[in-house]
Amino acid sequence: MEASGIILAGGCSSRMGTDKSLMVYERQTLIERTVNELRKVVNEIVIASNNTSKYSIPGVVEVPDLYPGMGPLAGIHAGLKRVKHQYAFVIGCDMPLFKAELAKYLLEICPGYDVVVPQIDGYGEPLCAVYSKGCIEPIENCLKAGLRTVIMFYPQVRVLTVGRDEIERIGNPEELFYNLNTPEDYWSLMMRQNTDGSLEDNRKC
Ligand SMILES: Nc1nc2c(ncn2[C@@H]2O[C@H](COP(=O)(O)OP(=O)(O)OP(=O)(O)O)[C@@H](O)[C@H]2O)c(=O)[nH]1
Repeated sequence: MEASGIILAGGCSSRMGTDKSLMVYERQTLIERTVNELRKVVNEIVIASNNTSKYSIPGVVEVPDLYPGMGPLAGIHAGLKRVKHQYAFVIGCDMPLFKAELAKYLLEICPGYDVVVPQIDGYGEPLCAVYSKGCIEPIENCLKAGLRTVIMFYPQVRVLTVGRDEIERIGNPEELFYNLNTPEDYWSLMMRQNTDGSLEDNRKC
């Protein structure tokens, strides 16, 4: 199935104190890394940010939020309005350990649903999930009403949740959904322990 990818990159990074999308992990900025991973599974990539030419990555479209200041939900909305395919895999730009296989799997099982969202031990991952164009109107209603919690519109659409067992076939959920918010999170990423117990210093180029 042909599908699109939407990268959310319109946040303030206030807890990090520096633009998360431009932080480096394994010699790439997080935005480049996310684009390169997504390219493996989608035909089109849209970055939803507060700008239209911040990254200038070849072949990647940038769109501004149509409801500025309304958080990631506004990014999902702007992205869905812009993409050409019925389904889009949405991912935050601050999830450095996300794998294309996860997007591929969620896109494979999405027909018949409007949202396919991982739910690990009761916690949803709405910023690493598939959304259909059928979500645009319900999201717009929330944004117009000043509601910015991403999952607020879920009761109005067809939602499939994907649990830990299924996600673990792809990778460790604690890694796949690891997201950066603070300098401490970034430090943990840099000094991440390999499976053999050794420490990998990911700052080195
Ligand atoms: N397009 C868009 N993306 C957003 C917006 N707010 C957050 N995001 C993205 O959503 C993801 C999760 O963002 P958060 O960590 O919750 O917020 P943040 O603003 O980046 O960081 P803080 O200022 O520390 O809360 C990141 O990829 C952000 O870039 C927004 O208003 N518009």
